[in-house]
Amino acid sequence: MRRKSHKAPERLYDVTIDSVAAEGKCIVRTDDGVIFVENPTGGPGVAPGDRVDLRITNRKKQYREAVAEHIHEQSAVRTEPFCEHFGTCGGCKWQHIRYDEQLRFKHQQVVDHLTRIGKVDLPPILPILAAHPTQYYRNKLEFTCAEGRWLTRAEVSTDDDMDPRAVGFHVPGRFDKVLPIRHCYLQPDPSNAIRLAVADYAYLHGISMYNLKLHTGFLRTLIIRTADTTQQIMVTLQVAQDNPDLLNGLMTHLHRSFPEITSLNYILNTKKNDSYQDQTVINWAGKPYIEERMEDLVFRVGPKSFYQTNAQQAYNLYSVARQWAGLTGQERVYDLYTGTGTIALFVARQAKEVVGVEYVEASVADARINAQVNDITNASFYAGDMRDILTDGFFDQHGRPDVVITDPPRAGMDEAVTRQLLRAAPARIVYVSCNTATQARDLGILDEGYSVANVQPVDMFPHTHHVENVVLLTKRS
Ligand SMILES: C[S@@+](CC[C@H](N)C(=O)[O-])C[C@H]1O[C@@H](n2cnc3c(N)ncnc32)[C@H](O)[C@@H]1O
Repeated sequence: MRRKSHKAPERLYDVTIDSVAAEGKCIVRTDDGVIFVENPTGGPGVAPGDRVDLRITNRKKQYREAVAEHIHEQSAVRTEPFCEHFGTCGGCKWQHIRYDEQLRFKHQQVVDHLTRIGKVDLPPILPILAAHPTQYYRNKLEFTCAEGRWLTRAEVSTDDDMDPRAVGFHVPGRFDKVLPIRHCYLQPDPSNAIRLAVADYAYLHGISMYNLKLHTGFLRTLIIRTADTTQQIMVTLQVAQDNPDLLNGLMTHLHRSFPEITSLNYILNTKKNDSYQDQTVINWAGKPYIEERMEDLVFRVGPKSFYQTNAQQAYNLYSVARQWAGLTGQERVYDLYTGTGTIALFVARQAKEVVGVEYVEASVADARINAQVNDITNASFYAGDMRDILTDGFFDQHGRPDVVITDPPRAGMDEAVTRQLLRAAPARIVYVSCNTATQARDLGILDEGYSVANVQPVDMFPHTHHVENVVLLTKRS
C-alpha cells in the first residue's frame, strides 16, 4: 500500500516581491531561482515591494509557484482598491497598484519581452499612452445569470430577504459559479442600473436563472453595449426557454425603465453552453445595431460584432498605426486580422486601396457594411484563415502590399504568415499586438528583413496586466 506523504508545504518567510511578471503574476528572485506569486481570488493580492511570507504551491524545473500567506509590510506602489469585489472578482486585479506604477510595469513588460524574447535591436521605447478615464472605460460587458445569494436592494437587510438570483461575472476558474456584482466600475451608466433591474425583476417575478450543471432555468446572460460617442445603448438578453410571457414581461420592463436603450434584443439559446455566436439574435425594439463614431466614420456594431472595448484608446492606438503607416494616398495597404474592418476603414481615405482579411465571416460582412455606410469604395474584405488565404496567388490577384498593418489575436501570427510577409516585402509593417510575448517572437522572425523603427505601448485596460503595443517595422534596403 502506498502511503500518503504528509510533507509540510515549503514556506519562505519575509521575502520582498521584486516586480510583476507575465499574466499579472508577481515575481521573487532567490538564490534557488525565480518564484511566481499568484494573486489568487480571495487572497490578499501582492504588489512589487511588498514584504511577504510565501507558501510554495508548485515546483517546476525552471521555477516555483507560490501564494502570499501574510504581508508584513505593504509596498509604496500600493493604493486603496476602489471596488468592494476586489479579491473575489476576476477583473481589475491591479486596482491595489497606483495607476502610474501600473503604467511603469506595463512599459517594463514591453521592454522585457522585446529584448529577451525578440532579441532585436530596438529604438528607445516611447512612453506608454495612458488611458483617460481609468474607470468606466469599457463599452461592452457580458454578465452571467445564476442562482446566487445576494441583496438586491439597499433596504433589504435580513437573511430571509436575500435574493437567490445573481447577475454578475464568473468566479475565476468556476464555470458554474457567478459572483453577484453590486457596482462595477468598468462600464459607464446605465450599465449598473440595467443589470440591477434585470436581477430585481427576476427576483420579484420569480424568473429562474439558468443552471449550467442541471441545465434548468430561464435567464442565461445579459450583454450590455454602450457607445460613448453616440450615447446609444444595446441590451441583449440570452434565454434558455421559449417562454414569450416571461420574455415579454422582462423586455417590456426594460424598455419602459430605460428609454435610452436604442437596441433591445434577445437570443433563444437552448444549447448546453452560453456561447451565442452561432445563435440567431432577435431584435425586440429599436435598431438591430448601435453606432460608434471615430472622426468622420460611423461604425455599426451588431449584438455579435467585434468592436474594440475601450473605444477612446482604440482611437489613440489607430491614430498611431495610421501615422506610422506613412500614407500619401498612393499605397495599397493590407489590414490583416481586420475584424469588422475598423483599422482598414480608418486608414482608407489616406490610401489608394485597402485590403482587409479576417476569418470570421460575420465580421467580414460587418466590415463591408461599414465601408458602404461610410461611402468608402477603395476597401475590400476577404474571409479566410490567414495561413490559407495569404498566398502568393492572393497577392497576385489583389496586388502586393506597400504597407501592412497587422493586428493578430493573442497567439500572434502563424510562422507561415510571418514568412509570407517577409516574401511580400512591403516597405513598412505596422504590428499592433495585445500580447507582447508573441509579438516579440514574431519580430524575431521579421528581423530577417525588417528593422524596428518605433515602439508605442498603449494602455487599453487600466487595472489589469494587459498592454497593447504598436511596432513600426521598416524594410532593410
Ligand atoms: C485583435 S483582433 C483585431 C481586430 C481589429 N483589427 C480591430 O481593431 O477591431 C484579431 C482578429 O483576428 C481574427 N483572427 C484570429 N485568428 C485568425 C486567423 N487565423 N485568420 C484570420 N483571422 C483571424 C479574429 O477573428 C479577430 O477579429
